[in-house]
Amino acid sequence: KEKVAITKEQDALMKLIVEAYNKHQIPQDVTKKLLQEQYSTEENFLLLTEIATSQVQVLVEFTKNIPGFLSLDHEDQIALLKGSAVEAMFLRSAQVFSRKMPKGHTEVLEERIRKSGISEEFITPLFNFYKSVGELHMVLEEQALLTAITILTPDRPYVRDQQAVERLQEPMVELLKKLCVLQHPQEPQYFARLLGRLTELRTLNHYHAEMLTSWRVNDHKFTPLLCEIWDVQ
Ligand SMILES: Cc1cccc(C)c1Nc1c(-c2c(F)cccc2F)nc2cccc(C)n12
Repeated sequence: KEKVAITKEQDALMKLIVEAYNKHQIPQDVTKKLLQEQYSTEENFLLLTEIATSQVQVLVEFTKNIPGFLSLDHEDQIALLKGSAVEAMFLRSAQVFSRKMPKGHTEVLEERIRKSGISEEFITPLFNFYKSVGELHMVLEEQALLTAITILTPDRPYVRDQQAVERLQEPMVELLKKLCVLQHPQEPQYFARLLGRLTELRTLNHYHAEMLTSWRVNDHKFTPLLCEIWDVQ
């Protein structure tokens, strides 16, 4: 059985990714509002819009700190961000939801999401995904790497130099594979389960697009950043 060991370069890469992932969190004042404001559907939607907007800001900052990302073709940088925003935000909100939140906040956030005018057909897959991510009990390194791998998906629409993206993603997949073996020695299929989450994530893009359209139809307002990242309005 070959000994699995993280090389010095891989350790350096992992530290950069985790540092970037930790550096950018949703500001406290936004999450604090979760508990204060009252529960009207409009209030809930406004709060979720604020959280979504700050999640996009966090995503952009994290992405800029992924080693090599800023040396990609600029058009491709935009294509990767727009193509992965929904998946990266589902991943991060799933982790915040199932991990970081103090007890009781999770229930409050769940309640607000359920009462924010989102159709049931989206709520079910959303919470199923949150649950399936929660059950993995990912460590921070795995969360950060999985998010970086999602962002560096070469076959997003309009990406021109896919090989350049593959060259960045490849070492991260290798590193995540080693990490999984080291962190979950008793679960050889753990790495495969993590990648399975990425497949489930792709299906959520569809639901999210539907949700955006239905919100627009009901004349919900978005922030300029949300309009820009998802080409709405
Ligand atoms: C912050 C949040 C948390 C859980 C569920 C939802 C619906 C939200 N909010 C939104 C999301 C979104 C996200 F931010 C993370 C995960 C999945 C998402 F649907 N996307 C958008 C796009 C326009 C407006 C909002 C309010 N919105």
